[in-house]
Amino acid sequence: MAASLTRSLISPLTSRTPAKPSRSDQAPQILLCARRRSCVSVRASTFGNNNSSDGAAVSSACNVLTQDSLPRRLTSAPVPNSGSGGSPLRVAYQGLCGAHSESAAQKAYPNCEPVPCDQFETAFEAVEGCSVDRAVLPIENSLGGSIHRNYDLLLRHRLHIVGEIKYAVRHCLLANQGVKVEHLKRVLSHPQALAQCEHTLTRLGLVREAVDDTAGAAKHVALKKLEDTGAVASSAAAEIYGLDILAEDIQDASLNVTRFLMLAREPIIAGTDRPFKTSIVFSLEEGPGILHKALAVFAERQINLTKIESRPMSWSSERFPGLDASGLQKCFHYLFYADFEASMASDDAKRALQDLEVMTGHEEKHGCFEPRPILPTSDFANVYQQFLQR
Ligand SMILES: O=C(O)C(=O)Cc1ccccc1
Repeated sequence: MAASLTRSLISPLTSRTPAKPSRSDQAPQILLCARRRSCVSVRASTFGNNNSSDGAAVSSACNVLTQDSLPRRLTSAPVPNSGSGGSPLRVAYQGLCGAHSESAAQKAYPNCEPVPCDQFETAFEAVEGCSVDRAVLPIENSLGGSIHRNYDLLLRHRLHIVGEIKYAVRHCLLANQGVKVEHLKRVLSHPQALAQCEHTLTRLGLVREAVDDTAGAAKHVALKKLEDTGAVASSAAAEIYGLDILAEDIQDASLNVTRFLMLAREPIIAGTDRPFKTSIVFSLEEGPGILHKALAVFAERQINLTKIESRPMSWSSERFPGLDASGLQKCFHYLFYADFEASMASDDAKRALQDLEVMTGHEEKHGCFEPRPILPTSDFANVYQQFLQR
């Protein structure tokens, strides 16, 4: 019990926590220079397949200029599953000890040091600020669908996808010791968890209350000694916060999988020596069938799309002049995220993206960054190509 209480006392990083370099990054950061030109920024990464080394450099973006006064070039050699100096990788996740994201982080990086963060954005900032080495954040769930917040944050932050982990989420109904399910009137949990257990919670007639994360819900129920309120959380959270498990596997479907992205400061670029995956984000000019034409560039080359997601694009009337058919200011503009099964380094993918680029919106692109150096990579790479729209 003592060990678990210690874990539960780890205070989560918040957006107000001053960023201090993680053990692997004690030096001041090099500020990456942004150049204003129309360009495509290539962000590269590798999907982890439960291997703990994602091959991304751990500390290059935060190292001091080397004596030859040039930033140290990224090495392509696989990096062991640890920060520099052999200390465990510090991996940020959203939630408290006992959150599903913590378990996903540990699955992605066995033996890592999970670092709880109060918000998704805090985790992004922790990686950028070098107080952690990686972040593991949910991007979609097989029942609840896409987690739009993280799609939007991917565009606002300059991190790279260096892996993905699919984690089977098992939800439990927890309550304080001695409390029976018939005593419960309310239940607390993360919105995704509540959505994934809709049928069970409706059948029990429980009023739902959304909180930041499942473990936080369990901790609140325990600390307040609530007798009419339960929590939907993991069995690990029950142990950490001393709650009874009233019911296990209460999710609406037995297969309830959340796909998490593994994010790093430094990219990894795919090769062509084994199956790969690529993720891109793009906007499109107006026109009938333009989305069909855009996706056809992949179909024509037998490239399989595994995901497409659209997200509203920040817009201004100057940037998007014009009226719609009813004479009103056009105000619905979208970015499209697409994952496809091919390597960015393959000829088919290169040609598909060249054809796509002709159709993409060419609004003034601000704040583009230098395309990253092309590097060899480990297997199943996911190249995150970003048509920057600022
Ligand atoms: O709140 C948690 O435990 C999380 O990690 C977020 C979450 C919630 C439900 C499914 C997957 C991730």
